[in-house]
Amino acid sequence: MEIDRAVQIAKEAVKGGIDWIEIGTPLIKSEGMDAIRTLRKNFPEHTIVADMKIADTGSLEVEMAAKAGADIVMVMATADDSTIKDALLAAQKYGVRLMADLISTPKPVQRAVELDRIGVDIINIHMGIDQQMTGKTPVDLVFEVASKTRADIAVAGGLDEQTAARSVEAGADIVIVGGNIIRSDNVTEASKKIRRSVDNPQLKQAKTPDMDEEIHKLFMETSTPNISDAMHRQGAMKNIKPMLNDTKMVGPAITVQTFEGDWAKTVEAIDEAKEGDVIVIYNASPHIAPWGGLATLSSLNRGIAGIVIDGAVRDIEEIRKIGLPVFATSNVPNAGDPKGFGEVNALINCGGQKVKPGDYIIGDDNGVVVVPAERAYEIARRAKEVQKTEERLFDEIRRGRTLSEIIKLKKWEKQK
Ligand SMILES: O=C(CO)[C@H](O)[C@H](O)COP(=O)(O)O
Repeated sequence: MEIDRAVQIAKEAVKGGIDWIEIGTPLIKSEGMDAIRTLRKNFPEHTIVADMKIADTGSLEVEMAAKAGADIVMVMATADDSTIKDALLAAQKYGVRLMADLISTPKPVQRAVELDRIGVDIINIHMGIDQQMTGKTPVDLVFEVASKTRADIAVAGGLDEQTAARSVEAGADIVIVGGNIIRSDNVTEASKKIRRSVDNPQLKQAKTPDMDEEIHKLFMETSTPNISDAMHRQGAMKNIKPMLNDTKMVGPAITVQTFEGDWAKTVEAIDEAKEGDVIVIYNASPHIAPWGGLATLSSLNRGIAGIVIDGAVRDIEEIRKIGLPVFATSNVPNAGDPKGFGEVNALINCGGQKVKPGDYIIGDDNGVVVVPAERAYEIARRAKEVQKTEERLFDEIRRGRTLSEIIKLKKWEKQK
């Protein structure tokens, strides 16, 4: 994030009713104390939080942030007590408040009680962005920490309308929201929504989502490019194309290994699949189809989410009429015969990707990606973050700037 974009986003968030502006660690690392100076200058009346993530030299770094214009300076709760105490002395000297960040603290409640005794002003119960991607949330800790400490309690880490409200209900005094405001395509509206839920927390009844439902929902909402970006460009199947337009498919894999001219195992897999599964087939022949219209209708009736074939399909008009998502390398007229070679639910290679039963398969008009089952939740969350970042970029491009200008492409090219 560049400073000019940060100022613009903060202006839009202020319009939506936010009280405090937190300057994140990446911006401080990129721009130094000038990030704090610039935000201070642009927002003289607002409380400015500098997320310095201080780990050592507490006094010096608090002084730097305070002199640049911060009202609240963040120190790591895992820093040594000597660092915390010295940071606190500097905070008192320069008239700022010290916030201790519990991110990655092994025993957060115990440490919060210690920090409270030392005298920090605010304790921040925080799950970092990478931790959030593995399903961790700060909300469950709020009540216990709030009831055992006298310091003000802040909460941060992937908060949205629901979890912000739950945090307030559990005893939080300060709610820190990053991505769900700053990466929105309408920052003012997103801020208003958070503001409303924080002011009326009883109206937002949060239910704990089921993990599989959540994964499915996130993959349905995001695109295969979002998912591929979240996986550092891994996971995309090669040469496999959608046979329908405007198609979207998400589900866990049931795999089929079969051979050229043999469609027995592919059709048997329909009966073995569970509702919502995606049948993923390795056949490899682009000339003889192990799949066609009858198998597609049979799959639709069984509630199967879609079909992926490293190989050919036939009956393309019927498949289009049936409307079930089918992805393949080619379409041809001829089928083989049911011979019975191969296996259902073996580890297969499809479109150059290893697929095991249960891996998540996502297909849309761009193609198909596979996400290993054990990383499905993390990748779904990361894909959502990629999508949010893009929503904001789309909004800025619509306002008239070029992509290269917005992301300062030249500045961030690798230096020799
Ligand atoms: O300090 C941070 C990351 O280390 C973030 O600022 C904080 O987690 C809030 O952002 P988000 O709501 O996106 O988690």
